[in-house]
Amino acid sequence: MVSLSSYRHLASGKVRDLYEVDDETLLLVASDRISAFDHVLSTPIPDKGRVLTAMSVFWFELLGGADVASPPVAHHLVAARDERIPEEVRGRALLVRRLEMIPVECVARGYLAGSGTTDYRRDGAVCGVPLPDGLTEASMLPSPIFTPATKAAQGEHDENVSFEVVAETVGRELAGALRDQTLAIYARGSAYAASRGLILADTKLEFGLSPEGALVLGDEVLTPDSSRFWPAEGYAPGSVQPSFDKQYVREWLTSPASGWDRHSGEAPPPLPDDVIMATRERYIEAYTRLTGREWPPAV
Ligand SMILES: N#Cc1c(N)ncnc1-c1cnn(Cc2cccc(F)c2)c1
Repeated sequence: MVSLSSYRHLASGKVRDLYEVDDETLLLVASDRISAFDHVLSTPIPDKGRVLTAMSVFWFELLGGADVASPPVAHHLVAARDERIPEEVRGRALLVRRLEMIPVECVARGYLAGSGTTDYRRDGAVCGVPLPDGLTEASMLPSPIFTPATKAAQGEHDENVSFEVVAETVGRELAGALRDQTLAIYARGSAYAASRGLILADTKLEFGLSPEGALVLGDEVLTPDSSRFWPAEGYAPGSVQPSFDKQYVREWLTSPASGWDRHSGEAPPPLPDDVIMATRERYIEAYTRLTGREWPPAV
């Protein structure tokens, strides 16, 4: 039986780890760690890694299939069940094709939120894309926009950049392909999410090039960690919308009960069990609502 220590550790993000299986194959492992207010919390959320991995698999399978309006999306998923996946991470690890990753965070936004709102209030635009006057927090945009960013060091915020900067970085043709693919995936994801009563406000995708030079979707896809999902019921522009998955965590951390000041720079305190378990339920609810599948999935 293979163990994780059989594989060379390549990288770690806030909540995920990457290992080398062989020259062509990597293992993408999702932990139960959760981040909030730019901190990785000390208390894990049981099953978060498994739920978000199952969600990525759902989207890879859906996008990898043909849709009436759009061609199949080439992606890096090799297998979610395979004897090369160690028992200790089974269900929260994916075998993926090794790609030459493109150093651009490919973000699509259908609504104004987060750094989009900040940039809009300063510039009347996001990533150089001019927007109409009179928009507010959570406003729906006239049409989805491509708002790329350059990846920041861990702990720093990604920097929003214009399409021109991406074109200078990777070449105009590839920049155009990144934009088109990002917006096409957002369109399919947001239409599907809407049919399940969820608003996909925005999402961050990462792409790489295959050895043959094809553009391939990598990383995780359309998960609550890479996207903002809002419940469609109760949507009202004009204020920060409740995050589908992290609202309980954010509300407790910013309540007097936590005794924590998010502007203090100090690490947040451990979450109480009721917040941990309510958050676990929200991840499961996001999965069952989006996919229409039971949790846990049949083995
Ligand atoms: N996906 C993917 C991928 C691929 N298919 N081929 C080559 N490299 C990557 C790759 C490199 N960095 N990351 C992000 C990342 C960082 C830290 C931890 C993680 F789990 C993930 C992804």
